[in-house]
Amino acid sequence: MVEIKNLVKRYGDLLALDHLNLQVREGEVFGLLGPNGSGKTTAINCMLALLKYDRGTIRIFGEEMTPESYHIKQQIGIVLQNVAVFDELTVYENIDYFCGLYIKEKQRRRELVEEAVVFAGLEDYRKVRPRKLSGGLLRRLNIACGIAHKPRLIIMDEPTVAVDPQSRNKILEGIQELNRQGSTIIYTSHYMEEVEQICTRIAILDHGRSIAVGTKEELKMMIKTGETVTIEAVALTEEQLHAIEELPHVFAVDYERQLLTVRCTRAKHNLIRILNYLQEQEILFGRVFSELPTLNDVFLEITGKQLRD
Ligand SMILES: Nc1ncnc2c1ncn2[C@@H]1O[C@H](COP(=O)(O)OP(=O)(O)OP(=O)(O)O)[C@@H](O)[C@H]1O
Repeated sequence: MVEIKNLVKRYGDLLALDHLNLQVREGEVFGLLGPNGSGKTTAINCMLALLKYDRGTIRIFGEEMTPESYHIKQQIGIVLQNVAVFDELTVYENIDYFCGLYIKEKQRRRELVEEAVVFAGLEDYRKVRPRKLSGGLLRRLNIACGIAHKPRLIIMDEPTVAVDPQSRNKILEGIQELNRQGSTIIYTSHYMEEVEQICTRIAILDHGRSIAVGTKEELKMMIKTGETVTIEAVALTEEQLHAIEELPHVFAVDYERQLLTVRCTRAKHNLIRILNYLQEQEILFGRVFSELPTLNDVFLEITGKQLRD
């Protein structure tokens, strides 16, 4: 449905997109996950032909996307980072205005606007002007304006930034509902939990390149870490740390401020083996955690950095 090949975008000397390749299929909730500055917004703006790029091709619905591709744009719903609504219009009038850009027939438009009001949970605010809304409600209005016409493709750029947890959940559930109703969705975020929760496939971006693509399960299988064991343990010696490193399936050990972190490959009994060793050595330990890999682990193993520095 969307095909991006070798996309290059420079801002002066800065290479914001470095031969980016992406393919989004019909029916997906496709996540673009990357830290701030990795190029997510630039990629979205190029995709929408809002920004000129230096090299590469972008095809949407099988056709090349250009600033004049109005028939393609008609089928796309856009929710950008900055809220773009009219202060002089009420909540209802705003949604009606944006929906009216695509849907001319009045009865159909009335139904769609009403559905969008309910969808965004704005029933009690129909006649309120945007400046009287809280940040979360304003974001929900921004989304309602972008999706009311039920577009085939919806592109959302970090719609939950600076949003309260209640609105965030409402937004995430709403995106899944839009997908169930038939829209393909491209969703950018730097929150790995959100992307894991709603996206059916994910591309991880760093420095304007896609460094890994797949379902969350596929991405986690790409890395060595199968389990991270963290234990509060007192006064471990260098020899003991070395012995832990030598245990089967252990490939990295870190010990800082009495906190032992052991990275293991996928295997049974990793935790038990480490605890047995601590007991044998009569080492005092407190709380124990065992975690499966996260998308942050994927990012960390591929780039050597945390997703959120
Ligand atoms: N108009 C611009 N002029 C110059 N540099 C820019 C411009 N817009 C973005 N950049 C730079 O391009 C790089 C990619 O930015 P972009 O906004 O696309 O990243 P992002 O992943 O969307 O980050 P964020 O989550 O902070 O929006 C960053 O280094 C950014 O500073």
